[in-house]
Amino acid sequence: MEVKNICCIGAGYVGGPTMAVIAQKCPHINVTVVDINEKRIAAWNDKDLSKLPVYEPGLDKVVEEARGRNLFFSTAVDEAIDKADMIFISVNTPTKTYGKGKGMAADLKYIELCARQIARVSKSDKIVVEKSTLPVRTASAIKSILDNTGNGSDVKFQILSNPEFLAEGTAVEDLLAPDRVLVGGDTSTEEGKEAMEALVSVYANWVSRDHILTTNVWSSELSKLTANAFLAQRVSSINALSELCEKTGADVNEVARAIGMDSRIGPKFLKSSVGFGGSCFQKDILNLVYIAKTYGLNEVADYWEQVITMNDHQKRRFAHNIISTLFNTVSGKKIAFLGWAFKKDTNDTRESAAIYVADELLSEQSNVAVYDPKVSEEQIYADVDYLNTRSSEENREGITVYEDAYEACKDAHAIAILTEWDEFKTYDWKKLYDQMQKPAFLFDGRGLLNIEELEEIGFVCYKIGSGKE
Ligand SMILES: NC(=O)c1ccc[n+]([C@@H]2O[C@H](COP(=O)([O-])OP(=O)(O)OC[C@H]3O[C@@H](n4cnc5c(N)ncnc54)[C@H](O)[C@@H]3O)[C@@H](O)[C@H]2O)c1
Ligand SMILES: O=c1ccn([C@@H]2O[C@H](COP(=O)(O)OP(=O)(O)O[C@H]3O[C@H](CO)[C@@H](O)[C@H](O)[C@H]3O)[C@@H](O)[C@H]2O)c(=O)[nH]1
Repeated sequence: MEVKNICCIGAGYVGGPTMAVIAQKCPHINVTVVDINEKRIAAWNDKDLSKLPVYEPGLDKVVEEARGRNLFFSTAVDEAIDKADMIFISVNTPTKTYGKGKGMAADLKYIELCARQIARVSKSDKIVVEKSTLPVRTASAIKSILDNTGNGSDVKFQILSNPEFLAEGTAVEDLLAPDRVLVGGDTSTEEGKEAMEALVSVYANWVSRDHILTTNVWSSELSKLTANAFLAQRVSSINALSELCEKTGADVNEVARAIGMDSRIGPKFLKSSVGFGGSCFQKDILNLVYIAKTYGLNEVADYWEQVITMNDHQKRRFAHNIISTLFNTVSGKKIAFLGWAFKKDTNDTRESAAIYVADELLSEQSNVAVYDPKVSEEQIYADVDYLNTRSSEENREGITVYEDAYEACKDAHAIAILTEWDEFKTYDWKKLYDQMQKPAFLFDGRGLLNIEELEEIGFVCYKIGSGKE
């Protein structure tokens, strides 16, 4: 079967970039991305490409090429479902904040709403693709909804799992040249195999077939959670050792380099930091832990939960180190944050370590001054308000957001690097130093800067994982 019309429900960080690349690479397929969020869709349609709701290097060019040709953004969800022969579900699957599984399980209400809407609207056969990250065995729930809540006609649905492995900040690069594309489906029936081949042929327009893996649905669903658990585990492992390095005089970057050259370990994902953030790692590990627990696999659950415990410790430890270094009080002191996003080259702040470090410092009555090249003031306040530690007014009193890094750092007692934005390396650090209170402290939570040069200027520096000799 040849796919002619694709609909993607959810125009977020995954749906937007993924569909833009499919549309760019497959001019013969019409791709419509729909969302209930009107503001988001309006931003995707904005003539000014700097206003796209997702900032990703290179994304503006891809959207510019395909939008209006075979890529469309719309709020007309029913219409797009009706027209499509393949529907991607790319809605959010956050951690549940209520009821059974609160704080651990994935909240599947948006997924279920999509399945019910697809069932209600569809008048012809559809291939439904799980693009969102889902607990293993969700496909059976989707299938049951699609098969049992339809409009009574004999419409047939095939469910595929096609998890997305893109990382933010490199989304376009990752989509254009993925390490692999994973397609899970019903390998036991002809219809299942046909549906898998239909999706494989979409990707085969630009990805070589030996990079497209096909598996059964459950393996595909579980592989996504497993990949994130392994990646996050590497970060927590190196972060655990960063603390030991600080005590012993070892340097975590040297240790990472030494072990990374072992081809069995490999060099990637060994950068010690203030803690991993992002919308996926924590949510997906908690989900994995929850699933293990529901099967009574308590040792498995405890094993993976430690990855989160370590990450929470790393964020807290960074904040506490600032407080203790500044003579055990930051009350009334200005602490400048360079960076708020959870990593460079994205405007996404979900679960960013900066939020938690700021929260600890605010509880110590510090004045936090934030500069981030891509994150809005509104977003920064929303992030701290979400923690519910104090009132929104108090958060606004405690945090000031700057559009200029030099202004943010002026008269500060300390600078903390929370995101590894490249531009921070190019700053005139002597100028920043001259404008600060003395002693001028610098806490590099990303191992970004040349500490020797900064110490030469006069800064008192702390670099994560760097021990005193
Ligand atoms: N962000 C990433 O880098 C990334 C990478 C791989 C996988 N994922 C997974 O992809 C999924 C989506 O993540 P995201 O970051 O794009 O989320 P997001 O919050 O940026 O986008 C989800 C969008 O879905 C829309 N939506 C929700 N319910 C809807 C409905 N019933 N009808 C129409 N629109 C609806 C929301 O309005 C929102 O705009 C999640 O499961 C996530 O775990 C994310
Ligand atoms: O060596 C490292 C690598 C990453 N990080 C941090 O880990 C977090 C996550 O980074 P990254 O994985 O690069 O970004 P995400 O966009 O969260 O991507 C992850 O989560 C996505 C959502 O599921 C997956 O698709 C990707 O494959 C997976 O890498 C960020 O805070 C990074 O700063 C480190 O501290 N040290």
